[in-house]
Amino acid sequence: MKRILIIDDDPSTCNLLASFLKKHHYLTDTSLSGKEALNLIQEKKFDLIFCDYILTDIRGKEMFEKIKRIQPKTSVIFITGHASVQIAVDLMKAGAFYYLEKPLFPEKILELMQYAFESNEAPETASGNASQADGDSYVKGVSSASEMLYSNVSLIAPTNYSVIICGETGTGKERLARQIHLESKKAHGPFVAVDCGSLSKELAASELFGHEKGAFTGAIQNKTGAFEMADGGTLFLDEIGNLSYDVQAMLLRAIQEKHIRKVGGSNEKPVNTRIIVASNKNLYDLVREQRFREDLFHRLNEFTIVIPPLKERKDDLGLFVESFIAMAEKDLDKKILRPTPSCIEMLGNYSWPGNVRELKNFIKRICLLTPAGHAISELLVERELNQLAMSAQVEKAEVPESDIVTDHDLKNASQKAEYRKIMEVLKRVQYNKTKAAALLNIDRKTLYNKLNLEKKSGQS
Ligand SMILES: Nc1ncnc2c1ncn2[C@@H]1O[C@H](COP(=O)(O)OP(=O)(O)OP(=O)(O)O)[C@@H](O)[C@H]1O
Repeated sequence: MKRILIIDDDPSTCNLLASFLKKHHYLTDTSLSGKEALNLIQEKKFDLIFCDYILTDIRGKEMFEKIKRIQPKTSVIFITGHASVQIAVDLMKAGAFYYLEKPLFPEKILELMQYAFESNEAPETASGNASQADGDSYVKGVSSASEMLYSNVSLIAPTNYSVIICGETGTGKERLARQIHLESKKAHGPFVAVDCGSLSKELAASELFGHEKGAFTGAIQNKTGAFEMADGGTLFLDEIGNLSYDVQAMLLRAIQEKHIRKVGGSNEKPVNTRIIVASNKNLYDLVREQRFREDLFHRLNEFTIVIPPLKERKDDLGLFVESFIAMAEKDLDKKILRPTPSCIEMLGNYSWPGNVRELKNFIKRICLLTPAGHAISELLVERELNQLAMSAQVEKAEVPESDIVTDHDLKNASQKAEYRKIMEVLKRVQYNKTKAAALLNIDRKTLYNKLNLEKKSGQS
């Protein structure tokens, strides 16, 4: 089991983070001071360290240098308040794995941790079989679609070309962007990923280009934007189609002129940042619908890579399964015997609408349910696949448009609106009902009741 150290002089941050990580099967130690933490680091080996940048006794930069002297291979993720972003960027350049601004988001923490572990394990193979998975557990695949895709990646990675990556959700667009970065000449520089889908219209420009103190209400400190953070490395813009036309124009200018100007600032700053963007919609369709600037599209489209959905890469399933089992074995600290060929065949018969992400979560769940030293059982795989298929069916049972328009019974209308919201969230979290209930701020039982209610009224 992986051991994590949390250093923060705020006991509530320590406690919250520790209990969250424990729930995800990590061993945790906490420390309220830099000095105490350094003693712990002398005593125990940690797989990852979360460290508040502003500790009362030791400043972040000094703390980082000390940690690295004792445990050079351990990844350090700094936790910062808004004010220290610039310093945190310098820390990243010095080798810190990442920085997180408070408030902390659970999904982001888990995702970062996973990347940190993956990069630490880079010299090992995911499965112990070098021919099966690539060194850092990036699965290249053996299907003809994957071979073609990867030959393009090998061509494009060493260049400075901008790349558009298209593919359905969960096909691995961000993972591929990171791989391109790792194989590029900028691999020593930072890889900064921005989810444009979650940026508000008002703050998108400031997130990308930074802002000067006082530039707008709420701009109480200078802020470094993602473009600048990625200087010398790669900026990955996920769901680029969500940027407003105005911000698209600013982006085009920054890419063309290789200079950025902060919101509210007058100085230009040179940046040397490679751009990779992703979209799960066809960007050219968005251009035709006048939702995406044609000039920006052509500027970005120095090369386009389309990742096929998993159902079109069934020959890769075995490799993905092997890689994800190996990953789960490490996370859960147990050995699991490999699934039979008929298990793999069963997996191949499912359509995986959530693509590689759905498969990965599925294998993690199966591994958790399989006792140490046992083989993955066909019955278990069958049962869990049935559950996935059932969830997919529930999703398909959408509320007919006619119902929405003509239903003037307020109770019915609100029931249907709730149902649509629940389905939308369920889809977003890969039909994990616990997660969906948490996001919707209701308990699991209420979620089931609401689903059943709508099912019953659909039957009556
Ligand atoms: N080739 C691969 N090798 C190993 N893991 C992969 C690969 N492709 C995807 N994954 C894993 O699948 C999950 C989803 O990948 P990723 O987030 O890159 O997908 P995405 O296409 O960017 O999704 P979205 O469109 O929802 O943003 C991640 O956990 C990632 O590590």
